[in-house]
Amino acid sequence: MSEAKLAPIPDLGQLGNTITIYAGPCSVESQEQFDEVAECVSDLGLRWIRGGAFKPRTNPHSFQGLGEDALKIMKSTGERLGLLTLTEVMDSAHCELVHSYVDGLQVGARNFQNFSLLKKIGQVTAESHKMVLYKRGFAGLIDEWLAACDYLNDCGNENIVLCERGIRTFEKATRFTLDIAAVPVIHKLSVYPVCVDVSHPAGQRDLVPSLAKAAVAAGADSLMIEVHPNPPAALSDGPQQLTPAQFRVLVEELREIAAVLGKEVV
Ligand SMILES: O=C[C@H](O)[C@H](O)COP(=O)(O)O
Ligand SMILES: C=C(OP(=O)(O)O)C(=O)O
Repeated sequence: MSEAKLAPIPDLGQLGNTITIYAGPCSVESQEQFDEVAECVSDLGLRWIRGGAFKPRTNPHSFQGLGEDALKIMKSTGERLGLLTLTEVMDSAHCELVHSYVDGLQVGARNFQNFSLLKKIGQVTAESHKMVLYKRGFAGLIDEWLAACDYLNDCGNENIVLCERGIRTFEKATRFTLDIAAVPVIHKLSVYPVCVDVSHPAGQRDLVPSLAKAAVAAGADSLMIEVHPNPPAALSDGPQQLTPAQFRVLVEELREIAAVLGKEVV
């Protein structure tokens, strides 16, 4: 079992009585596209926006992200609307660059055990204590996940959020199998907040609301939800992204469930 250190409860909304939503497009595609989603997120009173700048694509011919241009878009929109920004760092060589633009750094499922990347992110965030949202790998065990947290927190940044995003099983009806039990298990074994990415396991937007409600009911501290102004035209993961209108309805429903639990959706 992991010897991950017990961490203080991080700031930025992870306070036990809140459910933080990290919403935004899979990929940042243009200023207009990102702004449309960001304005929806801001109107709903949420605090964070996500977006992919460097995309981990299965096929090298698929859209790879706008790179630094996307980071610039995220920073300017985040500052204009007062939103915190979250994006994935795919490569150790990009850590400083990404860190200089955003408020939260994401480790994607494909880099679950990229130990040199984890160490580098730990070093880069040692002083800033920026949030690191660390996703579970497709075939990652929970004890491997908790063990690897020590690569991230070794330099002193305990502001880590563990994100369950679905694992590979024999089932093909969904893109991945959401391991909802990971939420209470992580709560039992660690003090890090648990996020549930409900978009990637669903793979289809009509399943996203059910998974989101299940995650809230299971005690998730935060949710990741992909939102795009025009999902059929998205450059990545169109089928699983909600429209802003669908997202608004879902946030209102989640607020009703959260209220029953004495929690606030932020
Ligand atoms: O978030 C986007 C990821 O890059 C994506 O899930 C990978 O999808 P792909 O297999 O279509 O590249
Ligand atoms: C690529 C992403 O997710 P994952 O690493 O879970 O596939 C993402 O959130 O953009």
